[in-house]
Amino acid sequence: MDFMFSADIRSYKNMRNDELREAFVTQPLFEPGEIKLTYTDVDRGVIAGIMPTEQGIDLPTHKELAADYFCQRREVGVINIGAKGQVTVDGQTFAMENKDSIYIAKESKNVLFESDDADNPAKFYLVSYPAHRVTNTVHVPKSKAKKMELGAQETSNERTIFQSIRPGIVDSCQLVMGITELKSGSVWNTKPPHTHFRRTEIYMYFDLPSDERVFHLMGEPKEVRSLALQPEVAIASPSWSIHSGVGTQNYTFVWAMGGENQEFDDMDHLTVSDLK
Ligand SMILES: O=C(O)C(=O)C[C@H](O)C(=O)CO
Ligand SMILES: [Zn+2]
Repeated sequence: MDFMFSADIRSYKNMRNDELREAFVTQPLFEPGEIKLTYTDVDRGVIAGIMPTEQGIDLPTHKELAADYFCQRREVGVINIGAKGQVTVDGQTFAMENKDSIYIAKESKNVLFESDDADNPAKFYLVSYPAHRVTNTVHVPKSKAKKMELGAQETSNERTIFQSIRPGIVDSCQLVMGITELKSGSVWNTKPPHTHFRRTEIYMYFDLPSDERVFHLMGEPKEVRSLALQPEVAIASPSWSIHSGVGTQNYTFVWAMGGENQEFDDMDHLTVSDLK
Protein backbone atom coordinates (compact mmCIF):
# COMPACT_ATOMS: atom_id res chain seq x y z
CA MET A 1 0.00 0.00 0.00
CA ASP A 2 1.24 3.50 -0.87
CA PHE A 3 0.74 6.31 1.64
CA MET A 4 -0.27 9.79 0.53
CA PHE A 5 0.21 12.57 3.10
CA SER A 6 -1.86 15.58 2.09
CA ALA A 7 -1.00 19.28 2.42
CA ASP A 8 -2.97 21.80 4.48
CA ILE A 9 -4.87 24.91 3.41
CA ARG A 10 -1.82 27.15 4.02
CA SER A 11 1.02 25.07 2.61
CA TYR A 12 -0.54 23.92 -0.70
CA LYS A 13 -0.23 27.52 -1.98
CA ASN A 14 3.56 27.35 -1.92
CA MET A 15 3.98 23.88 -3.37
CA ARG A 16 5.44 22.99 -6.74
CA ASN A 17 3.48 20.85 -9.18
CA ASP A 18 5.40 17.66 -8.23
CA GLU A 19 4.82 18.32 -4.52
CA LEU A 20 1.07 18.78 -5.05
CA ARG A 21 0.97 15.53 -6.98
CA GLU A 22 2.80 13.66 -4.23
CA ALA A 23 0.29 15.01 -1.68
CA PHE A 24 -2.95 14.47 -3.58
CA VAL A 25 -2.58 12.25 -6.69
CA THR A 26 -2.16 8.46 -6.70
CA GLN A 27 0.08 6.47 -9.00
CA PRO A 28 -1.69 4.81 -12.00
CA LEU A 29 -4.20 2.43 -10.45
CA PHE A 30 -4.54 -0.44 -12.92
CA GLU A 31 -1.91 -3.07 -13.76
CA PRO A 32 -2.94 -6.49 -15.19
CA GLY A 33 -3.10 -9.12 -12.44
CA GLU A 34 -2.52 -6.61 -9.61
CA ILE A 35 -4.20 -4.69 -6.81
CA LYS A 36 -2.75 -1.22 -6.13
CA LEU A 37 -3.75 0.33 -2.83
CA THR A 38 -3.20 3.92 -1.67
CA TYR A 39 -3.98 5.27 1.77
CA THR A 40 -4.72 9.00 2.02
CA ASP A 41 -4.90 10.88 5.31
CA VAL A 42 -7.82 12.86 3.80
CA ASP A 43 -10.62 11.31 5.90
CA ARG A 44 -8.55 8.08 6.14
CA GLY A 45 -9.63 7.00 2.67
CA VAL A 46 -8.20 3.94 0.95
CA ILE A 47 -8.21 3.98 -2.84
CA ALA A 48 -7.49 0.90 -4.98
CA GLY A 49 -7.41 -0.31 -8.54
CA ILE A 50 -7.87 -4.06 -9.00
CA MET A 51 -7.42 -5.71 -12.39
CA PRO A 52 -7.73 -9.51 -12.15
CA THR A 53 -6.68 -11.59 -15.14
CA GLU A 54 -6.37 -15.43 -14.93
CA GLN A 55 -6.43 -15.51 -11.12
CA GLY A 56 -8.88 -13.89 -8.73
CA ILE A 57 -7.49 -11.17 -6.42
CA ASP A 58 -8.32 -11.01 -2.69
CA LEU A 59 -8.70 -7.73 -0.82
CA PRO A 60 -5.77 -7.84 1.61
CA THR A 61 -5.43 -6.15 4.99
CA HIS A 62 -2.34 -4.08 5.79
CA LYS A 63 -0.25 -3.71 8.93
CA GLU A 64 -1.12 0.02 9.21
CA LEU A 65 -4.84 -0.82 9.31
CA ALA A 66 -4.10 -3.04 12.34
CA ALA A 67 -7.13 -5.11 11.34
CA ASP A 68 -7.52 -8.89 11.01
CA TYR A 69 -9.14 -8.31 7.63
CA PHE A 70 -9.68 -5.20 5.46
CA CYS A 71 -13.37 -4.58 6.29
CA GLN A 72 -13.08 -5.25 10.02
CA ARG A 73 -13.65 -1.53 10.68
CA ARG A 74 -14.20 -0.28 7.12
CA GLU A 75 -16.86 0.02 4.44
CA VAL A 76 -16.01 -0.30 0.76
CA GLY A 77 -17.49 0.98 -2.49
CA VAL A 78 -16.45 -0.55 -5.81
CA ILE A 79 -17.30 0.48 -9.37
CA ASN A 80 -16.28 -1.68 -12.32
CA ILE A 81 -14.85 0.58 -15.06
CA GLY A 82 -13.69 -2.36 -17.23
CA ALA A 83 -15.21 -5.45 -18.84
CA LYS A 84 -17.48 -7.95 -17.04
CA GLY A 85 -16.33 -9.47 -13.78
CA GLN A 86 -17.56 -10.62 -10.42
CA VAL A 87 -17.09 -9.79 -6.77
CA THR A 88 -17.57 -12.48 -4.12
CA VAL A 89 -18.24 -11.30 -0.56
CA ASP A 90 -18.19 -14.02 2.12
CA GLY A 91 -19.28 -16.66 -0.41
CA GLN A 92 -21.97 -14.60 -2.18
CA THR A 93 -21.11 -13.77 -5.80
CA PHE A 94 -22.28 -10.60 -7.57
CA ALA A 95 -21.96 -10.20 -11.36
CA MET A 96 -20.44 -6.79 -12.13
CA GLU A 97 -21.13 -5.27 -15.55
CA ASN A 98 -19.34 -2.13 -16.72
CA LYS A 99 -20.26 0.80 -14.39
CA ASP A 100 -22.08 -1.40 -11.86
CA SER A 101 -21.36 -0.60 -8.20
CA ILE A 102 -21.16 -2.76 -5.12
CA TYR A 103 -21.23 -1.60 -1.51
CA ILE A 104 -19.39 -3.99 0.80
CA ALA A 105 -20.45 -3.69 4.41
CA LYS A 106 -18.25 -3.48 7.51
CA GLU A 107 -17.22 -6.89 8.87
CA SER A 108 -17.28 -8.63 5.47
CA LYS A 109 -14.36 -11.02 5.91
CA ASN A 110 -13.46 -12.34 2.47
CA VAL A 111 -13.67 -10.24 -0.68
CA LEU A 112 -12.57 -11.71 -4.02
CA PHE A 113 -12.38 -9.91 -7.37
CA GLU A 114 -12.47 -11.85 -10.67
CA SER A 115 -12.67 -11.08 -14.39
CA ASP A 116 -14.94 -13.10 -16.70
CA ASP A 117 -12.31 -13.00 -19.48
CA ALA A 118 -8.60 -12.67 -18.66
CA ASP A 119 -7.97 -11.16 -22.13
CA ASN A 120 -10.61 -8.48 -21.56
CA PRO A 121 -10.42 -7.90 -17.82
CA ALA A 122 -12.64 -6.08 -15.36
CA LYS A 123 -11.17 -2.99 -13.66
CA PHE A 124 -12.51 -2.60 -10.16
CA TYR A 125 -12.05 0.88 -8.66
CA LEU A 126 -12.40 0.87 -4.88
CA VAL A 127 -12.78 3.58 -2.24
CA SER A 128 -13.05 2.78 1.47
CA TYR A 129 -13.60 4.78 4.66
CA PRO A 130 -13.81 3.83 8.33
CA ALA A 131 -17.30 2.58 9.29
CA HIS A 132 -19.02 2.56 12.68
CA ARG A 133 -21.83 0.06 12.16
CA VAL A 134 -22.61 -3.12 10.27
CA THR A 135 -25.04 -2.76 7.36
CA ASN A 136 -25.79 -4.85 4.25
CA THR A 137 -23.68 -5.56 1.20
CA VAL A 138 -25.62 -4.31 -1.86
CA HIS A 139 -25.02 -4.64 -5.62
CA VAL A 140 -26.25 -1.59 -7.56
CA PRO A 141 -26.49 -2.06 -11.35
CA LYS A 142 -25.93 1.19 -13.25
CA SER A 143 -29.66 1.23 -14.17
CA LYS A 144 -30.65 1.43 -10.48
CA ALA A 145 -28.54 4.53 -9.71
CA LYS A 146 -30.27 7.91 -9.21
CA LYS A 147 -29.74 9.94 -12.39
CA MET A 148 -29.26 13.72 -12.59
CA GLU A 149 -28.91 15.60 -15.89
CA LEU A 150 -26.81 18.76 -15.56
CA GLY A 151 -25.25 21.49 -17.71
CA ALA A 152 -25.71 22.36 -21.38
CA GLN A 153 -23.90 21.94 -24.68
CA GLU A 154 -23.49 25.75 -24.98
CA THR A 155 -21.43 25.87 -21.76
CA SER A 156 -19.48 22.64 -22.55
CA ASN A 157 -20.67 20.97 -19.30
CA GLU A 158 -23.53 18.69 -20.37
CA ARG A 159 -23.27 15.62 -18.18
CA THR A 160 -25.17 12.87 -16.36
CA ILE A 161 -24.52 12.05 -12.72
CA PHE A 162 -25.32 8.49 -11.56
CA GLN A 163 -25.53 8.29 -7.75
CA SER A 164 -25.27 4.60 -6.89
CA ILE A 165 -24.08 4.52 -3.27
CA ARG A 166 -26.28 7.07 -1.53
CA PRO A 167 -29.06 7.16 1.07
CA GLY A 168 -32.25 5.63 -0.33
CA ILE A 169 -30.27 3.11 -2.40
CA VAL A 170 -27.58 1.90 0.00
CA ASP A 171 -27.47 2.21 3.77
CA SER A 172 -23.79 3.14 4.08
CA CYS A 173 -22.02 4.71 7.06
CA GLN A 174 -20.27 7.69 5.45
CA LEU A 175 -19.50 6.68 1.86
CA VAL A 176 -21.38 8.36 -1.02
CA MET A 177 -20.21 7.33 -4.51
CA GLY A 178 -21.13 7.36 -8.17
CA ILE A 179 -20.04 8.34 -11.65
CA THR A 180 -20.41 11.35 -13.91
CA GLU A 181 -20.45 10.92 -17.69
CA LEU A 182 -19.74 13.92 -19.92
CA LYS A 183 -21.59 14.08 -23.22
CA SER A 184 -19.58 14.16 -26.43
CA GLY A 185 -18.29 17.72 -26.96
CA SER A 186 -18.63 18.64 -23.28
CA VAL A 187 -15.41 18.93 -21.28
CA TRP A 188 -16.19 20.69 -17.97
CA ASN A 189 -17.13 18.78 -14.83
CA THR A 190 -18.49 20.34 -11.68
CA LYS A 191 -19.13 23.64 -13.42
CA PRO A 192 -20.16 25.76 -11.59
CA PRO A 193 -17.74 24.58 -8.87
CA HIS A 194 -18.40 24.03 -5.19
CA THR A 195 -16.85 23.03 -1.91
CA HIS A 196 -18.50 21.10 0.97
CA PHE A 197 -16.74 21.56 4.25
CA ARG A 198 -18.72 18.61 5.63
CA ARG A 199 -17.23 16.10 3.19
CA THR A 200 -13.99 15.36 1.37
CA GLU A 201 -14.01 13.87 -2.12
CA ILE A 202 -11.90 11.70 -4.41
CA TYR A 203 -12.11 11.91 -8.23
CA MET A 204 -10.79 9.33 -10.71
CA TYR A 205 -11.03 10.21 -14.41
CA PHE A 206 -11.34 7.41 -17.02
CA ASP A 207 -12.84 6.60 -20.45
CA LEU A 208 -10.28 9.01 -21.91
CA PRO A 209 -7.46 8.04 -24.34
CA SER A 210 -4.10 7.74 -22.54
CA ASP A 211 -2.61 10.73 -24.36
CA GLU A 212 -5.47 13.08 -23.41
CA ARG A 213 -5.65 14.92 -20.06
CA VAL A 214 -8.08 16.45 -17.58
CA PHE A 215 -6.86 19.73 -16.07
CA HIS A 216 -8.13 19.22 -12.54
CA LEU A 217 -8.67 22.38 -10.49
CA MET A 218 -8.00 22.29 -6.75
CA GLY A 219 -7.46 24.63 -3.82
CA GLU A 220 -9.35 27.50 -2.29
CA PRO A 221 -11.49 29.38 -4.83
CA LYS A 222 -9.27 32.44 -4.49
CA GLU A 223 -6.03 30.40 -4.94
CA VAL A 224 -6.77 27.77 -7.58
CA ARG A 225 -4.07 25.36 -8.75
CA SER A 226 -4.37 23.01 -11.73
CA LEU A 227 -2.88 19.57 -12.32
CA ALA A 228 -2.94 17.83 -15.70
CA LEU A 229 -4.17 14.31 -14.92
CA GLN A 230 -3.80 11.24 -17.07
CA PRO A 231 -6.69 8.76 -17.00
CA GLU A 232 -6.96 6.22 -14.15
CA VAL A 233 -5.18 8.08 -11.36
CA ALA A 234 -7.17 9.39 -8.38
CA ILE A 235 -6.96 12.82 -6.75
CA ALA A 236 -8.06 13.57 -3.18
CA SER A 237 -9.84 16.84 -2.32
CA PRO A 238 -9.71 18.13 1.25
CA SER A 239 -12.89 19.73 2.60
CA TRP A 240 -11.60 23.26 1.80
CA SER A 241 -10.77 22.50 -1.83
CA ILE A 242 -12.77 22.94 -4.98
CA HIS A 243 -12.75 19.89 -7.28
CA SER A 244 -13.60 20.64 -10.87
CA GLY A 245 -11.88 20.10 -14.17
CA VAL A 246 -11.71 20.58 -17.89
CA GLY A 247 -10.67 17.84 -20.28
CA THR A 248 -9.06 17.91 -23.68
CA GLN A 249 -12.12 15.85 -24.72
CA ASN A 250 -15.12 14.32 -22.94
CA TYR A 251 -14.53 11.63 -20.30
CA THR A 252 -16.17 9.90 -17.32
CA PHE A 253 -15.14 9.97 -13.68
CA VAL A 254 -15.89 8.27 -10.39
CA TRP A 255 -16.44 10.56 -7.41
CA ALA A 256 -16.52 9.30 -3.84
CA MET A 257 -17.09 11.21 -0.63
CA GLY A 258 -16.66 10.63 3.09
CA GLY A 259 -17.26 12.89 6.05
CA GLU A 260 -19.87 14.45 8.33
CA ASN A 261 -22.99 13.92 6.24
CA GLN A 262 -24.24 12.08 3.17
CA GLU A 263 -26.31 14.90 1.63
CA PHE A 264 -25.22 15.00 -2.01
CA ASP A 265 -26.89 18.42 -2.42
CA ASP A 266 -25.21 19.94 0.64
CA MET A 267 -22.72 22.12 -1.24
CA ASP A 268 -21.28 25.59 -0.82
CA HIS A 269 -22.00 26.80 -4.34
CA LEU A 270 -19.58 29.05 -6.20
CA THR A 271 -19.65 30.75 -9.55
CA VAL A 272 -16.89 30.51 -12.14
CA SER A 273 -16.19 34.22 -11.49
CA ASP A 274 -15.33 33.39 -7.84
CA LEU A 275 -12.22 31.51 -9.06
CA LYS A 276 -8.80 33.14 -9.12
O1 LIG B 1 -19.92 17.08 -12.60
C1 LIG B 1 -20.34 17.27 -11.44
O2 LIG B 1 -21.00 18.28 -11.12
C2 LIG B 1 -20.06 16.25 -10.43
O3 LIG B 1 -19.87 15.10 -10.74
C3 LIG B 1 -20.01 16.71 -9.02
C4 LIG B 1 -19.55 15.62 -8.05
O4 LIG B 1 -20.47 14.60 -8.04
C5 LIG B 1 -19.37 16.25 -6.69
O5 LIG B 1 -18.47 17.01 -6.52
C6 LIG B 1 -20.33 15.91 -5.64
O6 LIG B 1 -20.03 16.65 -4.46
ZN1 LIG C 1 -18.18 17.80 -4.50
